[in-house]
Amino acid sequence: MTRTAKLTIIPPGKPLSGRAMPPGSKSITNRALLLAGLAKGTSRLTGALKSDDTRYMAEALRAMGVAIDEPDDTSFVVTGSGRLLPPKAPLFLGNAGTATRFLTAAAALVDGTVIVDGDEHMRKRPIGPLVEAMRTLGIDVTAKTGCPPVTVKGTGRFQADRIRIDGGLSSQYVSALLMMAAGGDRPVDIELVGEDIGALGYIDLTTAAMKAFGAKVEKTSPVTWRVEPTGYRAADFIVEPDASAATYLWAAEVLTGGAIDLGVPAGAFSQPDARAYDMIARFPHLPAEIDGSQMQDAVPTLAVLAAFNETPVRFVGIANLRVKECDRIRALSTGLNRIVSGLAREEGDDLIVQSDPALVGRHLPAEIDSFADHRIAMSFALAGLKIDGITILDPDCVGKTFPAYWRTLAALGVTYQDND
Ligand SMILES: O=C(O)C1=C[C@@H](OP(=O)(O)O)[C@@H](O)[C@H](O)C1
Ligand SMILES: C=C(OP(=O)(O)O)C(=O)O
Repeated sequence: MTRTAKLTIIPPGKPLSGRAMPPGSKSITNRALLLAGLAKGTSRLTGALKSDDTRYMAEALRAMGVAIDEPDDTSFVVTGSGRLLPPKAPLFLGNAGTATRFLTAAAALVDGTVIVDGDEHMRKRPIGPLVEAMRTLGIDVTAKTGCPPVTVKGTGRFQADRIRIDGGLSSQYVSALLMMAAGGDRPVDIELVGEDIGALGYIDLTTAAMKAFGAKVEKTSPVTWRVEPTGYRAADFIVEPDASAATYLWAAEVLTGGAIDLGVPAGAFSQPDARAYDMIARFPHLPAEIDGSQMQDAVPTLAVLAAFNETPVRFVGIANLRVKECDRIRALSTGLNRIVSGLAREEGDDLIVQSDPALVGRHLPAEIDSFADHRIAMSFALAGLKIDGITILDPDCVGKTFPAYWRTLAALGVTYQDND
């Protein structure tokens, strides 16, 4: 399929109203796929996301002997043997952070060699802390550059019972170790060290999914979890809608003064980004400072919204946005300044959005580089709802987590000029 090079958004000039469902959660789908793949028996996942990131996870599991059927657009039927087999070729996981980190750890449960690799972006995303932590259990794992590719020579056995992990760069390291630990041969204590980790809520998603697949995991201190070597049990599992995807719809609603029915109340989400709802609801009176540390994937949404706020907003606690799909702090400041020079600036790892409610209704032609990052493309599309001339480069990159994004906005009344 040829990719669309650019897409210009035509401001709808009216409130966006109607029904628009976010897809299934990427984070939960990829946890459930892995745990179902590690279990013995058949698990049915419904409400799941089908996108680049979950396709990479499913393909990798298939390559390790797991049977996965896809009876419809939102279901996976996963049959595992209780053991992953060594794949014949390196696992290619694109730029899917969850799939890459979770499978690196899970590869320790395979009897044989697994090479975990990704695209040129993933090859710049750090995985050193996870690799070091796995080594302390006696696992033979190497990542020459500190980023993928990673080679794991697993045995399914551990030589120690305690891991200390610094999750400052990515909470996914901690989630990966927790999910791995239940498949080992002894109880393991996993202790967080170092700076506060981003979005602790992702750890809660992990332990909840583990329990749904029969694992025994207990929080024994504010920074320690004990995981028993229970393995996993097949289960039927409902994936909730994606809270990060919901943030674009919540923001489109407040920006245009519309009424968008997501089919699920904000309070029903268990994912960290649902916290952004209360913040978005305060628009155009967003606070002077927003701590993005516990709702990181919502920061691009909030930053673009902040451009239309009545007063400037400083985003703090977002340092690890520099090691996401792209350097999101740089991508946001670059894109906002392309719309109007001076609209944003970086101070260390903080992002300051200058805010200008008078942007509404102006003709400000700007080509926004997505940097191959779905969230940069999706958040800058919001600017195009109020400013004439916003063009998103590489709009198909939304396929990472929300392939129907442009169609979903179109169903609410947004139109585009296809520049191809
Ligand atoms: O565990 C998860 O599902 C995720 C954790 C977060 O990443 P980090 O832990 O790398 O910050 C988040 O940005 C990512 O989209 C999904
Ligand atoms: C950071 C993200 O993804 P991942 O780390 O799973 O690639 C994201 O979806 O915003």
